[in-house]
Amino acid sequence: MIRVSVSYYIILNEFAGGGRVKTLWPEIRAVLDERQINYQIARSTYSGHSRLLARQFAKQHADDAQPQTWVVLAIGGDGTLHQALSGLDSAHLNNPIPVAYLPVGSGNDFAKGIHMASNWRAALNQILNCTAANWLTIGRYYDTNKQTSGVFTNNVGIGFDAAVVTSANSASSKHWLNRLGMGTLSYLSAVIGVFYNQMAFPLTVHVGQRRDIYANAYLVTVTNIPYFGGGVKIMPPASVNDPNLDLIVIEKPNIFKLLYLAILLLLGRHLKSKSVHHYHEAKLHLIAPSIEYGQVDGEEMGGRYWDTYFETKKYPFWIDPTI
Ligand SMILES: Nc1ncnc2c1ncn2[C@@H]1O[C@H](COP(=O)(O)OP(=O)(O)OP(=O)(O)O)[C@@H](O)[C@H]1O
Repeated sequence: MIRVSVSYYIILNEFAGGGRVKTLWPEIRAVLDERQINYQIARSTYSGHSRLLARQFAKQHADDAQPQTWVVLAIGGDGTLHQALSGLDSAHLNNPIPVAYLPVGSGNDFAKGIHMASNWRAALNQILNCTAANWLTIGRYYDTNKQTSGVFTNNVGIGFDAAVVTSANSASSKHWLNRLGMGTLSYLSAVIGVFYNQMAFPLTVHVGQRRDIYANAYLVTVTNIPYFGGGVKIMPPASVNDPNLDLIVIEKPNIFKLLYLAILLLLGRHLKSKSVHHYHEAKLHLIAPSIEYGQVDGEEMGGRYWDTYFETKKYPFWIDPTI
């Protein structure tokens, strides 16, 4: 067995999973101590703190000669991983610090997407027993209106899914439903509310020399993995080993079509529907001239006009899902 000695900079989001992480942390720490793992802990004390912690850590280690001495380990859900990766990437290191992620949030779509174990102890072994960084595809976006950029492991959504994320996060019931392990219910009630309020919007998809114009776009998601929204398999063929991104554009359905699409989605056959459009590209440019909600890896982006470029890059992950 090859042994590789790395130290972990743990970014702990005790609020993820509706507070489940706070309860689990003593058990996780016991495993780390029993295995004599070298680690430092930084707690996320406010929303957005994980990004700052990762960025500061990366800057402090910018001159490390050995790139794989440290691993930044995000303990939480997709949002915590998103923030840790964003902070690391924003430091622009020549030798990027590998990122790992213990999926103990509510949705954990990225973990499902890369086939990590669903049991946290087994997932932790896939990190602690990893012997080399695994370079996976991540997405990058550039918003020309705001002149800001960012990275994503999972997806960027415009319209319906983003409005659902915004609505579910602001619902007072989210916290206790999460505590009861019924986080999906908070999304379900948000889906129903958003269906009645979200309007169709015009969208231009610019790929190479081609421009496709949709007058009634409704759900627009650029995805790097099969899942979004806490386990919904929106793009079965998507893979982090593929250098391309997938774009799905769904035009506004009526209630009957929506139910039909929901059934097709459950059967994994929705990509065959005429109102579902699919692109598989390394570079995409999306333009939506109305203010639409956005979500990135389940985190709210707020409402904005969209004139946004998407592409992919590779980032080292300290996770071996084959273990
Ligand atoms: N100290 C904190 N107080 C309140 N919120 C925090 C704190 N630290 C981080 N957060 C926020 O917690 C939110 C939830 O984290 P995360 O997305 O990782 O968990 P989750 O929602 O349970 O999981 P998933 O995204 O996989 O469904 C993130 O939006 C993050 O900004």
